[in-house]
Amino acid sequence: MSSYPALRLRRTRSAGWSRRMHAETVLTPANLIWPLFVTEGDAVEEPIASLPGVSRWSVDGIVARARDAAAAGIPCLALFPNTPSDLRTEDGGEALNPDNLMCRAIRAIKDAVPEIGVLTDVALDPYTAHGHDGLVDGSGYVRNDETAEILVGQALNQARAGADVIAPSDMMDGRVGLIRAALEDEGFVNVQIMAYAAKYASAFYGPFRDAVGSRGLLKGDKKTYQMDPANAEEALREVALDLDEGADSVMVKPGLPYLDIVRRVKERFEVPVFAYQVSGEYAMIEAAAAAGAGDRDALVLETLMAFRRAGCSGVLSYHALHAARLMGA
Ligand SMILES: NCc1[nH]cc(CCC(=O)O)c1CC(=O)O
Ligand SMILES: [Mg+2]
Repeated sequence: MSSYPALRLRRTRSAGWSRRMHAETVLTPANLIWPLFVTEGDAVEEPIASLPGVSRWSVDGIVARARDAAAAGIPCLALFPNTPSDLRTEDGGEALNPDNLMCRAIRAIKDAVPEIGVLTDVALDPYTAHGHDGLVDGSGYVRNDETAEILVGQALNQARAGADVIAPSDMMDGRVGLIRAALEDEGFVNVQIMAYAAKYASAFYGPFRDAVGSRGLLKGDKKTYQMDPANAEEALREVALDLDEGADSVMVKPGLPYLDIVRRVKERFEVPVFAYQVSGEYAMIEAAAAAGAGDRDALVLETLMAFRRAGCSGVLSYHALHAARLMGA
């Protein structure tokens, strides 16, 4: 009885009710985090050409999107600012301004839609004139310890504005521990840290850099701080350190090409793992759909399910609202 023809794995697949009953993985709107881009002004929507279907919104529009997300069952938003160019400086000082675009968006969301979580990006690239995530020295090298100090200030600035989850995406060594200590000192004991622990120097970030306006500014590349796509053991060390320093959850980024990393992190550490299906991945799906190479909705849901199967608690995805609505339908 243990082999064909009595044994047929197609048997349990033969009807929809049975496929549902045997599904090993579930995907719900609760598994989605929706990244949103904030811009200055009132009633402003700026479409992003390299990210078709995604726009920057002024704060009022961001609040409207927060309502959409909450209604669709999405638990959390991730915010990124497009800082006006006259406020971008060598040291990214605008990141510390309590009234910067980011802080105003956080306050407006927490005021109008308090039931949704707000995750905020800690890194200086939307604020620097050179597009790097930290301070650069004369040779163009991004200085670790001096940057980490500013990132602590940026994280506190976001926490004071009401951020629920601080997400450092800068890849400086040691910053998670410094941020945790500073949050504890100021009494933000329930503000979480989701560390971009294994973030690779990837070619899939192009449309994001358009969205935050750093692409044209960026001098060189980010290979001295983001990881080499060749490395997996190093990702495990990065994760171990961030957990040791107090991260509540860890992120792997980009997403689909790095699901092997997700799986290894999940099996090794048994902690909440998230992944970022980044802008270039979104653009790839949109391009495939536009070219008639695949069905958009099916591509979206299949890829999101793949993250769950690999071990992700959740996925940051620009398709989040669309996907959540598909699931609800
Ligand atoms: N701190 C930068 C940051 N935070 C999130 C992304 C990429 C996200 C995406 O591509 O969707 C990047 C780009 C980069 O490292 O240059
Ligand atoms: Mg690290």
